[in-house]
Amino acid sequence: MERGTTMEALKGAAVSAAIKEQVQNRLAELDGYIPTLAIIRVGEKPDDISYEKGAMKKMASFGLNVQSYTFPEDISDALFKEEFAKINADKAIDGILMLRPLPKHICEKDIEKMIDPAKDLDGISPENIAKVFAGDSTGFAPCTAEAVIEVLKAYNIPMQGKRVTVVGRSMVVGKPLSMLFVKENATVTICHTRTADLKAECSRAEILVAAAGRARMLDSAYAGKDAVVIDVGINVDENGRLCGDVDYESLEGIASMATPVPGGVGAVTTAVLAKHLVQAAARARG
Ligand SMILES: Nc1nc(=O)c2c([nH]1)NC[C@@H]1CN(c3ccc(C(=O)N[C@@H](CCC(=O)O)C(=O)O)cc3)C=[N+]21
Repeated sequence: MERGTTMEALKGAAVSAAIKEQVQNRLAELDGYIPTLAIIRVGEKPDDISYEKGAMKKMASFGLNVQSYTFPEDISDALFKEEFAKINADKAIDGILMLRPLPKHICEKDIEKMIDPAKDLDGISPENIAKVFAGDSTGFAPCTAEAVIEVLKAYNIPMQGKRVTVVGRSMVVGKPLSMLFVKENATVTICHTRTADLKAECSRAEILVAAAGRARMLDSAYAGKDAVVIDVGINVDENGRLCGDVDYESLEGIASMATPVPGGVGAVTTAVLAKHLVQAAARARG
């Protein structure tokens, strides 16, 4: 089989830089007002802390403010809701990122209903979800889902009429992302743990998105010739290293382009969060 070194890496940094420019132009219209992001974390999960750190770095680099709120793992459901309500109502807070999942004793569903849709930057409220599913772009989509679309747009990869396979049906990536693809006029297949022939469904995709949350579950056997492979997964492998849902190296000579992990979609997710923050602030002040 022909083995080239022709696969193009779709790097997130370039996409993030383009979003930064956009954000700064919008920021300039706010007459010096600097929006503030509230990051809400319950407990000390390493996963949450990594994302929080990444988000804080991104906000700093984009010139945006962050206010961190950290609560103990054993905070009661009632007290957390009380604290959440204060942040939600605070006029000095333009947008909210709540790290998830919350500890099991806190009812996340209730928070989804409580959060002000205008501050719900990661698209967890019913109002934003409905808008995303209705194709109404005034709703905030989950940042990771939107980041996938941003990567494809930044690299001028056409979506219209393309066969897209999304592996994963979560409410944070798979489902909303599938709707964003439909809005771009793609033909979407959603795969999950009960899909009968995952290899076949993936192999015929022109754009393959891995969003299942299982380290290196997809390799070249799942990728069609010249496919564009987008890896949303952020896992830690047995050696403690960050790795995606896709075995990137194995795609060489088969896929035409692929996002690496780290350095792919992850870098774009926090840029989208920043974009949403400035949008939220602009709307609240307009
Ligand atoms: N509402 C919510 N949305 C999330 O998206 C969310 C969450 N809660 N809770 C926690 C998980 C986990 N997660 C991570 C993201 C990046 C890194 C990470 O390590 N990022 C590296 C590199 C990333 C890359 O370049 O691909 C960095 O920022 O330097 C880890 C974990 C997000 N999550």
